[in-house]
Amino acid sequence: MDCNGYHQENHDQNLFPKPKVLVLEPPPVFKYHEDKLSQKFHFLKAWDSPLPLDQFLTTQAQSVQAILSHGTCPVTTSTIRLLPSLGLIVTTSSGLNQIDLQECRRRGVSVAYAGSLFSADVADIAVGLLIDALRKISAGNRYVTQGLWANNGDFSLGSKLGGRKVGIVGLGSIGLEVGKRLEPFGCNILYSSRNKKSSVSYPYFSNVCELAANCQVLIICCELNDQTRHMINKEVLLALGKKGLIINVGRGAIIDEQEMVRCLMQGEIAGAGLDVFENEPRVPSELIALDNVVLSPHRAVHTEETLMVLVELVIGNLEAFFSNKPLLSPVILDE
Ligand SMILES: O=CC(=O)O
Repeated sequence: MDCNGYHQENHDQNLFPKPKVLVLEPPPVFKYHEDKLSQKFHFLKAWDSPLPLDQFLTTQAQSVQAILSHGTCPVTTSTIRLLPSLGLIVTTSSGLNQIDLQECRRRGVSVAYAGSLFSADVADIAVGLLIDALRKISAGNRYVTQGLWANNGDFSLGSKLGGRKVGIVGLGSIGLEVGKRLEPFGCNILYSSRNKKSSVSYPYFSNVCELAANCQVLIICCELNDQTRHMINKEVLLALGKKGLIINVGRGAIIDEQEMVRCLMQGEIAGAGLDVFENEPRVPSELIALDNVVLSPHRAVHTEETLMVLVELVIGNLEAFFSNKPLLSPVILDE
């Protein structure tokens, strides 16, 4: 047994109890793979306790060395401070905005994440939302299923994907996958990013408003942080213009949602395809009522196949931590 109390050939639970891992909310990997995870770890489920979270952490979680997190419930400074033995947070997300990384750095808590595991799946959904919004697939579905076609209703024309100028906001692994998919459709790709990338020849804009003014579609692929919160504001939306579409597979709060709703309702932009929202799972009722908006319940990241890889990554990271080995997908916490 090593100093983290983990025995790798731990078949006898009485002799070698399974390491405890705190879970603040049920992660999607639980829904499909809880049995597999529970064979190796003992999960302390905060949501199962009748106690308020702080009390639960103070009374039940003092010896907890690891948290399994999943992009929604924040891992705050106060949570981290209530866990004196904490050494690792494994998140099943690629985004890290829900974890107080500064406190992790200060406390020496390691973080492991999903990295670029979901990038291809997210890019597929971004392209799907774009094609749906342009060609009105969901709107057409409603038109047929509501009997309007049979009643000789009028269904307006969609717009062509080929030749469209698409601005990718954030050319990380998701943005690059989106570009790779849209090029063969004949789209002209432009982008904005923290830095110009030498690996692509797409026109670069350091200013997102200038990018918006030069394209017909904006696809938000960047991470949420203090610099990108509400980066897509009224000025950017107006620059995108009345024929412009916005697709968001990043985080809801990168767009000023209220402003976007206003622009959509007043025809200041043409439509939207959204997988993420500012206050999930709440979606503004105005968005639900609009026919030029395609909505998806923050599922761009997960397919059956990637969840199977994800569960192995989670197990691998936890096992590495409990046996003092290097993490499989560590987050580099800058100084
Ligand atoms: O949105 C989901 C993630 O960050 O993985």
